Amino acid sequence: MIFNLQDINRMSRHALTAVATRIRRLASVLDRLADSLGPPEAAMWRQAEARARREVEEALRISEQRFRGLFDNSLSGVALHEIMLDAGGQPCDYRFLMANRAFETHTGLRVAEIIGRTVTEVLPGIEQSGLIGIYGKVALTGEPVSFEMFLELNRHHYGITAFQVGQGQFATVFENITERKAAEKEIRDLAFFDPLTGLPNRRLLLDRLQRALANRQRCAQECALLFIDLDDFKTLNDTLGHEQGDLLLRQAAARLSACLRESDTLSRFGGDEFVVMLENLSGCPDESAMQVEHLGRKLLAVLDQPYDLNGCEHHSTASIGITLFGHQPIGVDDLMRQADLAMYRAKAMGRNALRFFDPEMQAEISARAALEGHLRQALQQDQFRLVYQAQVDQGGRLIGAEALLRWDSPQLGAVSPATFIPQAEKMGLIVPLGQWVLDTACRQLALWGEGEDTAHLMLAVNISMRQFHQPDFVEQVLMAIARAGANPARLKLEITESLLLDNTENVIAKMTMLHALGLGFSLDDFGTGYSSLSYLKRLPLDQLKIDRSFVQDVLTDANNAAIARTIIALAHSLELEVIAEGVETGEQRDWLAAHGCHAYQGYWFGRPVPAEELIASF
Ligand SMILES: Nc1nc2c(ncn2[C@@H]2O[C@@H]3COP(=O)(O)O[C@H]4[C@@H](O)[C@H](n5cnc6c(=O)[nH]c(N)nc65)O[C@@H]4COP(=O)(O)O[C@H]3[C@H]2O)c(=O)[nH]1
Repeated sequence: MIFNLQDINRMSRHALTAVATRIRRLASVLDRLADSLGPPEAAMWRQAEARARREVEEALRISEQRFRGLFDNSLSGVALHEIMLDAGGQPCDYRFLMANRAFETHTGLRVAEIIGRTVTEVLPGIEQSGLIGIYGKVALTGEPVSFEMFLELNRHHYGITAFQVGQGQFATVFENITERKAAEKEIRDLAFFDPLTGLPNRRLLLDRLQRALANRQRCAQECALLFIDLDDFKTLNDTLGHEQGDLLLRQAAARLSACLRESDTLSRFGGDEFVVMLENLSGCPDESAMQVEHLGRKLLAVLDQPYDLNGCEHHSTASIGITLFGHQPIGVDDLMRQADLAMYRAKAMGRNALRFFDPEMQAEISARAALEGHLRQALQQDQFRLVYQAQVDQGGRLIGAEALLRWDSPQLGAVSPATFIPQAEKMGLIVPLGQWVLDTACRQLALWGEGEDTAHLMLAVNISMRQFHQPDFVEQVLMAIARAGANPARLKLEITESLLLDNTENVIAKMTMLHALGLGFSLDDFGTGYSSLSYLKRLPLDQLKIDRSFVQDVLTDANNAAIARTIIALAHSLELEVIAEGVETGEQRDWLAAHGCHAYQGYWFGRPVPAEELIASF
């Protein structure tokens, strides 16, 4: 039996050992056979036998070296075990025969100290982990297994593969995956938990709600959803700053958690909104309602306690909307709408209140859902148009216009932008809709640019927060201008103060970029929010717009008159233009003019009308 080295290389170490034994046995037979042969044949036999033996031994040495190298240098921890049997012949423990260096690194067990000892001796208490049971299955079936296990002993996670290597032996490959597990947990936490409060986020809540709804049929108990909104949180954030706002949110979250059971889900739904999902209430709806009301009042009471914000005492209250759900089929979105609407009703009741959803509110929800449905089709079906409201100077001359969106819905009739814009914003539809507005306004501007009498007109376009925060907002504006061939210096973007609350640096960067290209910015509804004056100075603004609410009773309300005067003075000192909106009477205009405001917009000068009508009327 002669093997060449290639054949031998292909053989497994195990097979080679078997071959070597057979060759040794064959050699002794040949020895005896050779004695019976003539001397030349005997010499030939012996030479061939010696050559075969050398080749096999060499191959064995190479193989041994190769496997040793693999074993010693493997980055995975490898251990070889002898399977120990109990009195009944069942595998019960595993004696360490060999272990490599990496095994020591991964497990922290010193190889020199474990060889000859069994797994249960080396790791006392390991039985509880289930590891011995899994090894037992491999020992009995010979089927390899891979699994992950957290060992309480050293609080590490391991990836383990166990497989049989021969009669009565098996090997395990260990990998310490603690870091990978920690990274996975971090990713999961980021996806499902709110980093500020550590509470489940909107996504996790909706997921749990979905599951709770799916299990409804099997469960006799009622469930409830509580929508909690902190009253006047925006004011705190704007006046005391985000840091204090964050502190309040964390304290509010801790107070809410302390009132709930582990089986309840408390989530931070967004900004200052928390949602609680209660499962397993009573089986009787009335009793459930009482239970939830009791809890809701407790939540209101704990949130009403003073907050310590870095040494400053602060008072805050909340409004809670509650909806119960039992066995009637209902979707996640509808439930959320019910709780949300009930919360708004609680706010309308004067805050620090709770309100249950009742079927009468359903009509409003249905109307909102219908609005959403129609709104989705409106853009494709070309149901929007722009109207233009005149902006005039002190002499009543037309200096520009504000583009205002109109929706003529075939089903709902004319819908006010004050109704559909917030809805479009919620649905994300504001992004394509805002783009349509920009494109249409830029085309109008390009047309005006061609006329001698209209080339000087500025066009103001409202930009919603969500639209502005699109990563490619600057490109979208520039594309709209380029597509239409409009003059960027005649386009003014109207933004509101709320835009400045989030991601301020990014907002300033975008504004600066557009401003450098010639576009103007007007701060709309000025005075209704809480703009920080330090931000105002940093923004590349051109104009402040005095909100209609101040202009309306500037002649009758001393406070509003004082605010209007202050805004005008502020604009002058910041060297900004100032325009008053909502001017409805000549007296209002005269008062504003007397106090230094020289640009106006309002029904007194003209209602929003189609572009041709606007130009014709001036
Ligand atoms: N009572 C009274 N009202 C006057 C007078 N003069 C003008 N108005 C109304 O005041 C609103 C001024 O627009 P806004 O403050 O930007 O407030 C706008 C703006 O925030 C939003 N909006 C309108 N068009 C767009 C748009 O294209 N994009 C975005 N993002 N928002 C828009 O909807 C809001 C409401 O728009 P409209 O209903 O068109 O209401 C307009 C206008 O018709 C007046 O003398 N008296």
